[in-house]
Amino acid sequence: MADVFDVIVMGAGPVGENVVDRAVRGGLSVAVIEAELAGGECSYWACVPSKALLRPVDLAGEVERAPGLTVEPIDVPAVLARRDWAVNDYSDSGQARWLESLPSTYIRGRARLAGERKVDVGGRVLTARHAVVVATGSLAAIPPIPGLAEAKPWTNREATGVKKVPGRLIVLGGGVVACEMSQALHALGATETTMVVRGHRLLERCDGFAATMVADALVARGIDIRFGTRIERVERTGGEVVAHLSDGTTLTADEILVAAGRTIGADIGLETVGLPDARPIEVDDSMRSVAHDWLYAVGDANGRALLTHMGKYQARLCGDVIAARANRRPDDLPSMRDQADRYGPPQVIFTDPQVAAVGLTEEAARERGLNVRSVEYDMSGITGAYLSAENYIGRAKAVVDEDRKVLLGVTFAGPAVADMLHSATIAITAEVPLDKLWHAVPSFPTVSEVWLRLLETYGL
Ligand SMILES: Cc1cc2nc3c(=O)[nH]c(=O)nc-3n(C[C@H](O)[C@H](O)[C@H](O)COP(=O)(O)OP(=O)(O)OC[C@H]3O[C@@H](n4cnc5c(N)ncnc54)[C@H](O)[C@@H]3O)c2cc1C
Ligand SMILES: NC(=O)c1ccc[n+]([C@@H]2O[C@H](COP(=O)([O-])OP(=O)(O)OC[C@H]3O[C@@H](n4cnc5c(N)ncnc54)[C@H](O)[C@@H]3O)[C@@H](O)[C@H]2O)c1
Repeated sequence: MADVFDVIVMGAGPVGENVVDRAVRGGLSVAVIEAELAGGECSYWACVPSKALLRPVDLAGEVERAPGLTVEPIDVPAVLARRDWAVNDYSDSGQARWLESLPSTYIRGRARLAGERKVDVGGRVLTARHAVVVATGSLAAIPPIPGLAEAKPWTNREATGVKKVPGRLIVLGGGVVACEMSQALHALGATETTMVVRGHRLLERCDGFAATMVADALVARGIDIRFGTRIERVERTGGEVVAHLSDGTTLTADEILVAAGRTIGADIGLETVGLPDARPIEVDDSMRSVAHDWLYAVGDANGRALLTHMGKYQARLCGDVIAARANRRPDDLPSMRDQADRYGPPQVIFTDPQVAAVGLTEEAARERGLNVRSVEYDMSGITGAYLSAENYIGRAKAVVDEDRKVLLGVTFAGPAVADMLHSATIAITAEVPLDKLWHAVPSFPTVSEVWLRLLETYGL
């Protein structure tokens, strides 16, 4: 019975790893199967390397805004070397050791569902007593644009793993990857960077003011953004890639980066359990699939929120709930249901300016039929802000539920606002009434005095 486990986890990304950890703590035997590297896309080709590339760019912006300091040109090889350090030179030996030490059974190979409670790994069929958890993440989506696939476009993998920064870069998309990687690669040497954006704004899920601030900043740095434009055809001739645009113009570059969202659930055997291929697996708030009581999906695989921290949160509750159900313990504790998704996930976009947002945008709150009032504040007037940088540009917005007098959403856009976000996440998740929030006094002179200014603007 060596190939029978209480739980089988498909995919050892950050999310799968956390399921394993919690299920083992719950006393279950767990096998985890990984096709590439334990640690997943996040550790090697997404969050970690992108932030390693962005950090010096961000810091250079901070230094530029501090009179008395001079920015030296960025030492690109040193930045790439630090990125390689951050991704552990693309070795998962440490992660694999940790998984085995939990203990769990770590199996290298590509997993496919093979019917009820069965998972095939290269012909070896494993059986789960209690649950199969799909944590297979996502892949870059390549839109079906004539010639694009043949032109060998870059995805997040080549962009975050860059060895030689191309001088000329076309970026397809205006989402988070497009903004972050355009900023990083442009600063590291892609001096001719052009973003081709089909819509009329960047960062469609963010509040509009923050998206405008990011667009203005990217343009001010010299990035060309073509809004309302589509790439209709692509060809690669010799070393060059040529993109033919819907406005009749062409762009010629060394590389084209596709940042057009993610493909989820392709080729993992979903059809063997009656589910559609290449689609997120629909789950309930315990991460159990709505189709089968033994099948769970977490992280990008369920399509709820394509963010590492949200996936890991889902993973913790999923591992706990599976252990509770297997051991016939109560499985409905508050910590065993996803509540954060309902509030709206926190997210930081690591451009300069950074965008840090949590909860609902005003638009999303109105779509839910809530009685909403928004207040905005120009952060450049805050002592902590203007002391931190010359010509500080920053703005905050709070969305208030007028019936309950609690916050529904907060967005900060400005330099180094990332770590301010958790205060907003707590206020929203704990549903702190505004007149109670009034007594959370921010220190002087910090940028967090924006909390006081927002409440004053609201009328407190
Ligand atoms: C460029 C970029 C930057 C990002 N930056 C951030 C950020 O700063 N913050 C943030 O919160 N999110 C960020 N994200 C999103 C984040 O990377 C994902 O939400 C996160 O990786 C999801 O984790 P996961 O474990 O669900 O999937 P993944 O990290 O994709 O891991 C899934 C794992 O499953 C394995 N796998 C897939 N199929 C199989 C199979 N059939 N059998 C076995 N194993 C399989 C894969 O090899 C992989 O190791 C970024 C994304 C990109 C593209
Ligand atoms: N800092 C972070 O938290 C961070 C960083 C990077 C990525 N991520 C997450 O990873 C996920 C993937 O990021 P992403 O930027 O690829 O996706 P996205 O959904 O943020 O943006 C996709 C962009 O591509 C465009 N697009 C989609 N299909 C297209 C087509 N056929 N033709 C032209 N344009 C098209 C969209 O209009 C949009 O501008 C996101 O959910 C994001 O939140 C998070």
